[in-house]
Amino acid sequence: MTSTVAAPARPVLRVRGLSWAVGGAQIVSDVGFDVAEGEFVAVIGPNGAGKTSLFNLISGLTRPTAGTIELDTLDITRVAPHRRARRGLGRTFQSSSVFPALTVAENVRLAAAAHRGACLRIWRRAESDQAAWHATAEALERVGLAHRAAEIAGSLSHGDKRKLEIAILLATDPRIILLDEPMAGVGVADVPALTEVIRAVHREQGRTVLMVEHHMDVLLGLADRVAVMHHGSLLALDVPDEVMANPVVQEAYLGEAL
Ligand SMILES: Nc1ncnc2c1ncn2[C@@H]1O[C@H](COP(=O)(O)OP(=O)(O)OP(=O)(O)O)[C@@H](O)[C@H]1O
Repeated sequence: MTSTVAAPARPVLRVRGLSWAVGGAQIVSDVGFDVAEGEFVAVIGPNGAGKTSLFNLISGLTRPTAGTIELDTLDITRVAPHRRARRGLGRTFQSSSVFPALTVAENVRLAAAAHRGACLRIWRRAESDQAAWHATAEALERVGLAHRAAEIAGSLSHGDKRKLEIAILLATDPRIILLDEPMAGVGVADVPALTEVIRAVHREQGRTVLMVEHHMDVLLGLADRVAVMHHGSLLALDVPDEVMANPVVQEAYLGEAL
């Protein structure tokens, strides 16, 4: 792995020797990096490079076959996904996780109430949970969907569904956000607005962001550093200009536009 920038002195996220093999195939190999509080790291790489698998390992959906993950110096390698979320690690998925039959506000309010500990009779609890109402209103305002709160989520455009997914995440007040291809399926016209939402979540709210994204123009305007995955390994982690100029990275992308 090549890098010209020093690793953060006090990382909020520390990954060491992270590996994942399934059915004899090595999907993620010996990945290690640190992320500083408030940093924005974009994760790129050709199709099948292991980007989503890396996010699955960090969020706890899959257990690594080797390596460790630390959150605020606490080893969370074997901690369940919902406990990681309680500790401030939130994520979105490549495919939509919105309940289409519920309203926009109901989708966010359920996430907010669930995060605050409602598990039995979650719906009734959500109705009465003032904190959840407040978090919902704030999250919808933040992503620019407040005016559509009463609409059925299934009727939203792809771009607005992506904003809703971010609002659902914000309602749980995560400090570290993993965004898995937030622009996937979003029309060209919706990309600038969604980019601004992500920028504000990072810059104005000071949240740490890791984002898998194929749109280079989007991520280059957002990222402090860019991590390049290739065949399950971390090929490079550096400031955008260095990554773009890196011959090893260009070689990995041979045949694909960087
Ligand atoms: N559960 C699994 N079982 C077997 N192989 C898997 C599993 N999950 C992922 N893979 C394989 O691991 C490799 C990496 O997949 P992953 O989805 O992490 O890549 P990616 O970089 O996110 O790709 P893309 O950019 O296309 O989303 C692929 O070859 C994929 O087929």
